[in-house]
Amino acid sequence: MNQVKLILEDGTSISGESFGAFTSAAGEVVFSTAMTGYPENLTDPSFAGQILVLTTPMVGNYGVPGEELYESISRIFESDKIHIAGLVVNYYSEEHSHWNAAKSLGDWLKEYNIPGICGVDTRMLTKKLREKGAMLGKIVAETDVPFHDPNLDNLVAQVSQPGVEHFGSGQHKIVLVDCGTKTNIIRCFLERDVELIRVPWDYDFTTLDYDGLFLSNGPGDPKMCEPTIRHLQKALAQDKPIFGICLGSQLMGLAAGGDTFKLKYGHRSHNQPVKLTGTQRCYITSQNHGFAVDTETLPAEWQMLFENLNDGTCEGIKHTSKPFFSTQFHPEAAGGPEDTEFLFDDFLKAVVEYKRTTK
Ligand SMILES: NC(=O)CC[C@H](N)C(=O)O
Repeated sequence: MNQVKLILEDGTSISGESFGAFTSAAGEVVFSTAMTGYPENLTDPSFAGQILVLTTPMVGNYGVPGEELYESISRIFESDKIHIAGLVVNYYSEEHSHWNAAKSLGDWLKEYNIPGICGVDTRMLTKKLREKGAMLGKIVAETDVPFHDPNLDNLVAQVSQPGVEHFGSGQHKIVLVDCGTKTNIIRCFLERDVELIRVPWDYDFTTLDYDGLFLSNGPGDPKMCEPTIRHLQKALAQDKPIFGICLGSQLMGLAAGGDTFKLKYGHRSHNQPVKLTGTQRCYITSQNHGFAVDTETLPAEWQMLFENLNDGTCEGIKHTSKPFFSTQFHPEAAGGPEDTEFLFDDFLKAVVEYKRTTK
């Protein structure tokens, strides 16, 4: 195996072995403590621009599944390509065994020219990232590359699908504003009597005829999505149900007049505990975010819907009288626990109620 280095902006330099593409790449170094789910995580557009460190000690041993289509989207992956900038693991297993494995993780990374580095003490590295916060970094093969902060780019514009696309033929017309949507969100809607109209991130959806509005997850700083926030403000002046996930939740917070901030190192795992406001009920959730809504800045008619039990940060918001709500975590899971998938049903109940009272 070829030698490569992981270099952080604080001067840390860690040597390891190359797997995947033997090339250099820069990005924001973030860590995930999820123990499985690399096919889902690597194809989640929310990870665009990020070098992902996995703390689970062995990665690659169940390989990568082959592609299958469901409607016109992937049945297995969260988008049609790998979005991470690079991958950092401890032990990489080229050898793999799983009933639906079609290739090794290394071969899959090579297809998309994404570098991996293994032989890294990813738990030591994670402790460093937790102390100092997420840092810029680079995987360096033969040629050096400059550090690059992906949060200064409009990543949403890069990953949002162009054009309007319709999925399904159910009774309820839902507009999905695609800021880099995970395909499992589309799958979750299609299981629920929905006709989904996917529009690009900057599309003026307020001109469309729909029953409910959905705002997707997506990469980078939510403040980059100025046109989406502007269109959303028009939708907030109406009464049609609105549901947002992750970046979508942050956009709702901003459109409502609140603020967002960057967390020190973010939440990326499959076991984040959140408490539903007004109850003692805790849900274990799948998360992948670096920013959060600052609850203190929300106007009076908005409140925190879920609270992260690890650090008390906002995990979703809701309007006190209109059917608008959001989650900072991922009820669609993929990977991770499916315990909060019922929130799609709650949203559709609000859509049915809206239609009953207005049509
Ligand atoms: N998964 C997401 O939608 C992430 C949202 C945003 N890019 C963040 O890091 O906070």
